Amino acid sequence: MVALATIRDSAPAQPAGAVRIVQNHCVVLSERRIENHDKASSVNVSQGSWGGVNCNVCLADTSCGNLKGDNATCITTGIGLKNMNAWCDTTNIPWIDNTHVSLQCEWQDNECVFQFWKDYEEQFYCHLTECEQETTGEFDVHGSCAKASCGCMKGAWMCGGEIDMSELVKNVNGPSEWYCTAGKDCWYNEYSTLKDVFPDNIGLSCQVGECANEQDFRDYANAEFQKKHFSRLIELYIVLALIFVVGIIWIATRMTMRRQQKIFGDGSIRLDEDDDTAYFDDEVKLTEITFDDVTYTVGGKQILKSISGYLEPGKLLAIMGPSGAGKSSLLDILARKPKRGVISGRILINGEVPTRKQFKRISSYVDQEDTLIGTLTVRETLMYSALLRLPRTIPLAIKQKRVEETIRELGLTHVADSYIGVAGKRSLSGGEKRRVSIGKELVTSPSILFLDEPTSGLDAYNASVVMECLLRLARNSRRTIITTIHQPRSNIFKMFDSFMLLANGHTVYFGPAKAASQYFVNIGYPVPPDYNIADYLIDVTMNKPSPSHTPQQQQSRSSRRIPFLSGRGRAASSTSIVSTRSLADLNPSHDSPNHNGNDQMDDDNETDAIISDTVQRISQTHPSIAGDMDLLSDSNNLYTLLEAYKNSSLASSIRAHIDSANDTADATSSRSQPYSLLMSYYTENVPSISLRRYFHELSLLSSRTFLNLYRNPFLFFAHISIAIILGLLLGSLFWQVDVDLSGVQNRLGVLFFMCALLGFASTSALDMFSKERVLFMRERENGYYSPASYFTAKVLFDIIPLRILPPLAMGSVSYYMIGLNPNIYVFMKFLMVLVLFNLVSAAVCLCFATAFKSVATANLLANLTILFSMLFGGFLLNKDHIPPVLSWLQHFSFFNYGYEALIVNELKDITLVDKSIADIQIPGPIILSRFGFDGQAFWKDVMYLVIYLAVTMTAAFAFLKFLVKEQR
Ligand SMILES: Nc1ncnc2c1ncn2[C@@H]1O[C@H](COP(=O)(O)OP(=O)(O)OP(=O)(O)O)[C@@H](O)[C@H]1O
Repeated sequence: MVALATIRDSAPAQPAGAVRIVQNHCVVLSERRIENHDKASSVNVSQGSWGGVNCNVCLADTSCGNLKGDNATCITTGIGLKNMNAWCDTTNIPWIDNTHVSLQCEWQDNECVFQFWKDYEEQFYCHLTECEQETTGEFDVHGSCAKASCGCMKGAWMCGGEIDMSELVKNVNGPSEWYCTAGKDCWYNEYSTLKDVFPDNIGLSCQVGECANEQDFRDYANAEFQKKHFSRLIELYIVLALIFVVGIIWIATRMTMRRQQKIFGDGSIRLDEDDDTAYFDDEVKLTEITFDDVTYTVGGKQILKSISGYLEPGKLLAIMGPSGAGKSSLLDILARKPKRGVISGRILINGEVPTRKQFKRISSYVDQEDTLIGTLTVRETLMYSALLRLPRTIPLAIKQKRVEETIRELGLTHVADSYIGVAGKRSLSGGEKRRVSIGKELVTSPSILFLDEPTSGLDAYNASVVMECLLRLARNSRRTIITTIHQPRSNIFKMFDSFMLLANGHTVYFGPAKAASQYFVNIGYPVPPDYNIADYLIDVTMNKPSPSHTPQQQQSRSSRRIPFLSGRGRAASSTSIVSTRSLADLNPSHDSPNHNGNDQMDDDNETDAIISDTVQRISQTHPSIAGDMDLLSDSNNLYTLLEAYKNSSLASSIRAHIDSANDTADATSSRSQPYSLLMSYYTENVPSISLRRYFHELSLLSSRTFLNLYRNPFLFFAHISIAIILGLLLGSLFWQVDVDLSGVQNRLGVLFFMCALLGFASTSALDMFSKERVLFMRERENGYYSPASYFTAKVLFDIIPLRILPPLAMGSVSYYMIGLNPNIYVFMKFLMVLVLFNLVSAAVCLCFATAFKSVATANLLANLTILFSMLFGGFLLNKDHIPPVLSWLQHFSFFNYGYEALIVNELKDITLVDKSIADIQIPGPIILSRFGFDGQAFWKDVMYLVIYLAVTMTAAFAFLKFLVKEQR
């Protein structure tokens, strides 16, 4: 209160002479009580007198002579040069008699003192700080102070005398403002607590005066010049900043283009044979994979049951089986993909157990569906894969060479520079796309390649081409290739080295593909002539005898069913009636073909009863094999096939091979041993989180996203052109709004519409991310980049072009057409809030897009959030009307901040003039307060928008990092 004391004590700061003259009329000033006020007010101003309870309001030029020299002027308009003194009668407080307000400002310190008087006795005072004033019309002045600290005069009428406002006064902390027209018609209000007592502002009829001489005018003019000069400087800075930003964008674009040119070139890459020996000498090491007793259970259901096998380097293994057999599950597990269920078993690479990270470095996985970026060419797609996944230490030329080799290996040379093709604009065939997907993985030279149904959705020709490619890769590069396949044609089947047939999660066959046909002949399932072996085997496992499956074949199979009841089957037989009758014989199809009519039905019933009884007994006595028992009721073909395989010499030899690998692994205690890396250049110790790597990924992802945007500019132009068209439409509809009541309505309406428009347009972020979701999950899982670099690139290239430029375009086009506040700073602030608001709504949508997999759910929630935000914006519902118990909800509304900032920016300095009923002038701050807005809240709202943006962006990133993961 030191400052307050100073300004209060210096309030009647008149020189002795002046005070002396004044004292003729303000005789009891020192007692703060003017008992003879009528006398004071009837002063003859021509004598040079002073007014106001503090005797500091000059009433005429002559009053100032002694104070400021002969040519002194008494300024009575309220526009203070150095200070301002006002003494006012209140005009709208009928419930308290004879009240006055005094206001004294020192503009050099930006401080004021407000005093409230009753019967010329001071009731309470406020020390106002951070004050400023501005002229808003020829003789209108608007003053405001950001902060206030007040005190009640103890014992005064309002401070314990008749009523007690001490507590309320104590809590006053600003902001406050006043408005004066020609220094007479004024109002004052304070917004923290006094507004509750004086909701309609304190109407004032004032005497305002300030003594000034020529020097004061010169000082003022100088200060104004400085201010203007300063604002010109700011304008210059803004223009320079804009030029700088445009320049940076231009340079970045040129650099990106050059870089693209350098990276992708024109395809004429120097293929010097010796260039890469240092890097690729031992790139593909011979890799054998062994898997033993792999079991997979999910949701209480056993999907895979003790699957074992192995594959040698340079070989191609096909996993086949009917739909739901467990092919993809087995492939995922072998490829170490994250699975939801419980996995057990052992998977060895060259007799050792690699860590997941090590395994990822030597293996690659090609998904069933292609997730490619349609706007990139084949070469670019492979190049980005190489650049993102190969170590940075490998020179660019080597990476280019690797890409060219991959293109050649996969037979894609003729389409190397063709675009992958977007929906509705096809470019590559399905087979070529599939080979590009394989190529994306091959550029890293993996030793083991996993492919999930690489031929699905392809015609016979394309399927053959893809499989031939795989065979070449296995043979020429000695890669180990494991693929699932549905029902290959016989020419494709012949390409397989090894073949695994699964049914119901069991191994029906695993061994050399060439030996498969003979094996099935041996166990009584000869492939009928003219029948595709793959089709036949699937049918057999599904228990659908082929049309050519003759009774003779059945007979022959029955007679050869020698190894059938061995192992677990034998165990079952010893405890059940199954031993007295072959399980195979329970199948009606194995009975005499002469069976017919009722006999057949009786047999069926009897069979069902026996099977059911058998299953029940075996389940009770041998729970371990209970899982297999359902096979009995489905298909005894399958049961037969499983038992036949288990007891076959083939299974024994495979078992022996796997056991020897297990023994080696046990002997070397591989789990605790470091895994020997297969590719020499991967031995570099790459930290998982490195700033250099982050920027490397960011620059590549940014250039990829930029290319995508550049080549598919529809979305960008759609956003920009819609923004411009809507800007023109709004400008025409709201053309040159007035400053009357309807003008206020139009201003409120157009700003609300702009917010609503931008809010809902931001939902396009949902669709954009959902399209990329699968691509992101796969590339993340395959180690292309980290979520942080993807998120930054996404924000840079989604947010800047699509969320900043459209609101700028719409705002710039419509602003002056509508006739909003023409002040350049108000316009700049309008654009700033519009952009910030749009960024926040896009960030909110991004949050939902990353948090929810379902686009429909994300859409629904985002739209509901925008709608509810709108409700609390202040346009649909007056903020003062919100019940206190629910008022906290408005803090979650970004409309609350964005719309309020726009409205305050627009209306704060406008005076509404309405002559329809009477000549009414309502200052903007009153309109704002009537509509429930806080006239001082502009920068506070901007700050909240920035905080909102930071929080939603952080949440979106957290969702992306922790929720958007591949989980099969
Ligand atoms: N995450 C899971 N939750 C529940 N069941 C699952 C899950 N994954 C797989 N399954 C079930 O496991 C069985 C095998 O699925 P899998 O996808 O491995 O079969 P598939 O042989 O590849 O079939 P298709 O050829 O039709 O793709 C199916 O019955 C499937 O419903």
